[in-house]
Amino acid sequence: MKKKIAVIYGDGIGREVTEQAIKALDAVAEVYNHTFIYERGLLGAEAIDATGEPLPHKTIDIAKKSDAVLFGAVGDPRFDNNPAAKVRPEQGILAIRKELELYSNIRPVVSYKSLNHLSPLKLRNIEQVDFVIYRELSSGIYFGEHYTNNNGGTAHDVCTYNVHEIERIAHSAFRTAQQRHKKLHLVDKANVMETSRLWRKTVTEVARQYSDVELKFMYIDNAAMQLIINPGQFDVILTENLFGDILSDESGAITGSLGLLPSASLGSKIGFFEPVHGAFNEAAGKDIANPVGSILSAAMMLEFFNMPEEADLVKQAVSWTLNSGFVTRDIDSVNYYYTSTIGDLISDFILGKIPDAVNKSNIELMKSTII
Ligand SMILES: NC(=O)c1ccc[n+]([C@@H]2O[C@H](COP(=O)([O-])OP(=O)(O)OC[C@H]3O[C@@H](n4cnc5c(N)ncnc54)[C@H](O)[C@@H]3O)[C@@H](O)[C@H]2O)c1
Ligand SMILES: CC(C)[C@H](C(=O)O)[C@@H](O)C(=O)O
Ligand SMILES: [Mg+2]
Repeated sequence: MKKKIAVIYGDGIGREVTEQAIKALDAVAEVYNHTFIYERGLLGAEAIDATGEPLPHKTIDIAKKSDAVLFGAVGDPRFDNNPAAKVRPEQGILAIRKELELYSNIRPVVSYKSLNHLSPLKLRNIEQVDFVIYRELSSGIYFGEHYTNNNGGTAHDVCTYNVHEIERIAHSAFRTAQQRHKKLHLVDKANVMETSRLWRKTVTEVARQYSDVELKFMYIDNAAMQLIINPGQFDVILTENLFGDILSDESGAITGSLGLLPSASLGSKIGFFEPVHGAFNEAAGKDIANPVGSILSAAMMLEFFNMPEEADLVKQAVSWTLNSGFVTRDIDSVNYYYTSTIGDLISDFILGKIPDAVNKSNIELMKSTII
């Protein structure tokens, strides 16, 4: 099969983690005789530097002509430390989500048994964590009016949702729940916010079409706590844009590192695949960032291409690598490996060169590459 993939590295560690995902995709292409054609586009601070804009038209064109987009990260301390900047890297990612109508941001969270002892959370709480967050991605407070008045003394960020925006992601989340453990938590702040009450009303209506799925409501503040004390209770979490952003980073702590989490953003046509994490600028260029979130995002892209066997192979390669102790510094601060080494091991596994090729002696050899 032939697929066109727009590749947007963005900023910080975006390039180095995405390069590992491309290694995995290239290995898959070789094994299954697919052709993946990549075309690069600019977004974020790299695009501002090159063109003055966070999302140049050319990038939108490249994305729209592709079957999917593989994205790294945006963000740069030059802008983070300058709240007065009017043009910002993050505007690029928000604009492309809107442009491609990516309303459904799917963020799976799965714990790895072999890494549980390295998680900052107590072991008993993280065994068998396997849930997925459905985060609404193209509306809510992110896309409401943002302005200041009163001579800069008052700031406004307006949160708006309509029934259509809630219904379309609710249907996606319910369909997924039907294929999983048939439990769906709607996370909101309906005790305070009008938009949350609209979410409850609309999702309750949608739920009538999915009578086999158990619908529960949970307030966001409680959900933030429940994720830490009992994450195993969740199957599908459905929530609005801002709450989903926050809960998904929190979920990174459950699995052991934010660097492990992938995401797919879907809408009407083009799929957009990016790790949950950001630009982690302090690590940029050091070959120490965790590439697994990006590689698993590539696996989600393969699922989107209707290549389930290929996606499974990538996931198996990731599991083998993590279970064998090949991890980056965020997971194990004592025995850790370079970003590129993890990418090589994963693509070797896909190519069938592993585990035979990795005998004890060259594991030791690779350990000597520790920084
Ligand atoms: N989707 C995105 O592109 C995205 C997401 C979040 C933040 N950002 C941007 O990134 C910049 C930095 O933001 P931040 O520090 O709040 O968030 P971040 O996700 O970049 O990093 C937060 C922390 O998570 C850990 N981490 C993140 N990714 C990792 C990886 N691959 N491997 C190992 N550890 C990893 C690091 O400890 C890091 O300090 C900001 O400019 C922000 O706006 C972009
Ligand atoms: C960079 C930022 C705009 C973005 C968001 O808030 O959606 C990020 O945190 C994410 O989770 O993808
Ligand atoms: Mg985020």
